[in-house]
Amino acid sequence: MTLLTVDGVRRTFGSLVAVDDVSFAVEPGEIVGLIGPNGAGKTTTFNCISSVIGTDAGTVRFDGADVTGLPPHALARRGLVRTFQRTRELETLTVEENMLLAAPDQPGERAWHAVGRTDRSERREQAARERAMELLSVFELESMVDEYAATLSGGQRKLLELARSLMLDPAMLMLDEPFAGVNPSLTTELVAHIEALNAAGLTLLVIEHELETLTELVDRLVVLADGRVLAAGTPTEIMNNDEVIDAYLGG
Ligand SMILES: Nc1ncnc2c1ncn2[C@@H]1O[C@H](COP(=O)(O)OP(=O)(O)OP(=O)(O)O)[C@@H](O)[C@H]1O
Repeated sequence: MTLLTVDGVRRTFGSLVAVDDVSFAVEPGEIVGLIGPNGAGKTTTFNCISSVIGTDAGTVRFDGADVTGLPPHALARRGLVRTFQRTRELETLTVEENMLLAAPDQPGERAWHAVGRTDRSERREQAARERAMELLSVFELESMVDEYAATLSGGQRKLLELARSLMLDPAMLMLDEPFAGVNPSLTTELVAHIEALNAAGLTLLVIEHELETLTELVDRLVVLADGRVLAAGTPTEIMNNDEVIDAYLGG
C-alpha cells in the first residue's frame, strides 16, 4: 500500500498560487527527492502535508488514512515526522534536553508533574533517556549530551535535528534541506546515516538543492516549478528531461 499520497493540494497566499494542484505518492521504503527552483513551492508543499499551514484544496493520505489537516503531533503519532530548513533546536537547552523534548508524552520538568507521578511515567522517562543516548551515540553526539545546543556547529545541529526526529519513531521522515550549510565530510556522514535508516525500513521525502548528493541518495525525484509538478521519475529520467533542464537545471 502506498504510504503517502498527496492529491491535488493547492495553497494560495493572496493572489499568489504557491502550490497548484500538486499530486504525488511515496511508496513504503522509498527515498523520494522534492526539487525545483527557489520559490517553486517545495517548502509550502511540506507545510501543507504536515499541517504547519492549511491547504485550500486537496487531500493528504498517510498509511491508508486521510490525514489532511491533522496537526503535527497527531501526524507524528501516526508515524509521519518532518524536520525544518532552519533547525529548531532550543539553544538554551542541552543536547539531551532537546532530545527529551521530542519524546512522546514527555512528562516535563515542572514541579506539578511530580503530583500523581507513577512508576509507569518514571519508567517511560527512563526509557526516553536511554533511547536518547542510543541515538546520540549513533550520531556521535554522545560526548555533547550536556552541552547547550547553541555550542554545536551547523552540521552537528543537523545531526541533532535528525536524531531528535527519530525519538518519535517515525515510519516516514520529511527532511527539509538536510545538507544545507553542512560541510562535505559531515554531508557524507549524514548521507550514510540516511541510507542506514532507509535500509532499516524508514521511508523518506527530502527537499534539497544539493542535487549531486540528492541524486545519489534517492530512488525517485519529483520536480516542482511554479507550484506545479513538472516531472517525476528516476534521477536519470529527470536529469535527461528537457522540460526540467529548461526550467531548472539550465542548458
Ligand atoms: N507565508 C507566506 N506568505 C506569502 N507568500 C509565501 C509564504 N510562504 C511562501 N510564499 C511564497 O510561495 C512561493 C513558494 O515558496 P516556497 O518557500 O514554498 O518555495 P520553495 O520551493 O520551498 O523555495 P526555496 O527553494 O527558496 O526554499 C514563493 O513565491 C514564496 O514567496
